[in-house]
Amino acid sequence: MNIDEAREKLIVALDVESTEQALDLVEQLKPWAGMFKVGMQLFYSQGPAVIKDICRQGVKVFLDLKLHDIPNTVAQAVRVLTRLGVTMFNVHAAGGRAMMRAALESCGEESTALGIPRPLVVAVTVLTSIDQLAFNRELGLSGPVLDRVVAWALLAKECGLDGVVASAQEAAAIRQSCGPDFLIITPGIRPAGAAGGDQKRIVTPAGALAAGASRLVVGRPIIGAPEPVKAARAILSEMVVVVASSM
Ligand SMILES: O=C(O)c1cc(=O)[nH]c(=O)n1[C@@H]1O[C@H](COP(=O)(O)O)[C@@H](O)[C@H]1O
Repeated sequence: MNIDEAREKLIVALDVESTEQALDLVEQLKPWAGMFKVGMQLFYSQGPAVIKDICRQGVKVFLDLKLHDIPNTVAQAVRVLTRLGVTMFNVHAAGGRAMMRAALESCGEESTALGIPRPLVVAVTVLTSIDQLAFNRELGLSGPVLDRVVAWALLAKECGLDGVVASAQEAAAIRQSCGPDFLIITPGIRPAGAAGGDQKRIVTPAGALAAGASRLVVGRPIIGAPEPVKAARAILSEMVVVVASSM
């Protein structure tokens, strides 16, 4: 794998409040990232216009709103979001089979009507900020986190979704259960020694790739660094070395 292939796998989370900040990061980082993630903070503050502004920079957008509601509500929201021209968006696996199917069907119909490619649809599984203890004691869910993540990944696959969002700690098991073409998007990425913050199920960039992650989502280790470009390039270097040595 060369640097371009590693770059394609890096998704930078634009967790900022203003369009100006987001566009500044896109401008700096577009040679070093394959996609940019717009999450709740930026979307709720700037609205759909920010997606168009970012797409105008010629980059791909992952819209991360973690849709989770009754099937009809999600389907109608997806219909509107599909018009924004994003490359990928997420729904929550906990919404269940009917909700995931409705989301996929709705974005398929809308993109066909518009004559645009269908956005990739991925399901969020267990948030990377939840550790085993919280999973069992706070959420009251039994068994290992890993089992729930793999079960939701299989459900998402059965519904026809393109992949899941999970910690890279579960990537190898998901890859084994869901096959080579299923997208595994992994946040909770931290270079060795970086502050974990609220993330609990953490993996290094190298570890995530070695486990079979398709794409790595990185926010604060890049956008919070004194020199975001330098931080992104350091992560890419780590990705290239590991994959090259495992080939
Ligand atoms: O769906 C997501 O992108 C997501 C799912 C998850 O389980 N954990 C998670 O951290 N994320 C997002 O990934 C990004 C991680 O950011 P950092 O922790 O700053 O690298 C944030 O924008 C989160 O909203």
